[in-house]
Amino acid sequence: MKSIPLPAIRRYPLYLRRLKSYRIGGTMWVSATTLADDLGFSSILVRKDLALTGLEGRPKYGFAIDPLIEAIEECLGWNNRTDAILVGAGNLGSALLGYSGFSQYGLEITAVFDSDPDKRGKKIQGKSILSMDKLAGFISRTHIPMAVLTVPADSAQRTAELLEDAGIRGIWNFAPVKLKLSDKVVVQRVDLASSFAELSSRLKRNEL
Ligand SMILES: NC(=O)c1ccc[n+]([C@@H]2O[C@H](COP(=O)([O-])OP(=O)(O)OC[C@H]3O[C@@H](n4cnc5c(N)ncnc54)[C@H](O)[C@@H]3O)[C@@H](O)[C@H]2O)c1
Repeated sequence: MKSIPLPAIRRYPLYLRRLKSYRIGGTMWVSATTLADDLGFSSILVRKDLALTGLEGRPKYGFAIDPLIEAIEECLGWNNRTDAILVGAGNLGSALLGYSGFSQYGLEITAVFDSDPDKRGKKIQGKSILSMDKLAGFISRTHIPMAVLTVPADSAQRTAELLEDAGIRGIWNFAPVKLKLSDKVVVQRVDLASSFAELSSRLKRNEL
């Protein structure tokens, strides 16, 4: 499969959400133009993105929705389950654990770790909070590939190094820190502040 550019990868979840809502409404086929109009994209862009999945549309019909959903999920790796641990069972960690939608993306948080002794053994969403001294053993026993990192900024680098040493290969980093790790670990940072900054500046421009 061709490597898919990041901007297209970022649009794929939007296509998926829309395609699934068409499917719920009983629609079986969709054209790139309809999808583009509904999402406010140009139809050329959507056509190019969909072509990257390897599927071809049928003249006059467009794309059959089920195979298109499958093809996009395959490109995103969402058709396979990815197990992850969560480290940092505070406000954000608990909110993420409470979100049931991750399973749609194949993401399953199977264990939760926190350094606070008062939290040890307590449950969030049915999962017991484990102490950090159990972390390395758990990762090496389960070969779990991914960690969701929701610890405070000042512990993020140290915790990420622990995760790398234990064998974690991907970190979804919510802490506002640029982690320095070897290139064996893929890190994706999530930053609500940047997203909000973009909204504020667009709002400001709109008001001028
Ligand atoms: N990405 C975003 O847009 C975004 C949004 C909100 C918060 N955050 C960040 O997420 C992180 C968590 O925020 P919060 O409000 O949930 O904080 P919080 O204080 O409620 O929770 C942090 C948890 O991490 C635990 N912890 C601290 N040090 C640890 C360590 N070394 N190992 C394991 N566990 C440890 C604490 O015991 C606590 O339970 C912060 O870094 C915050 O800046 C990011």
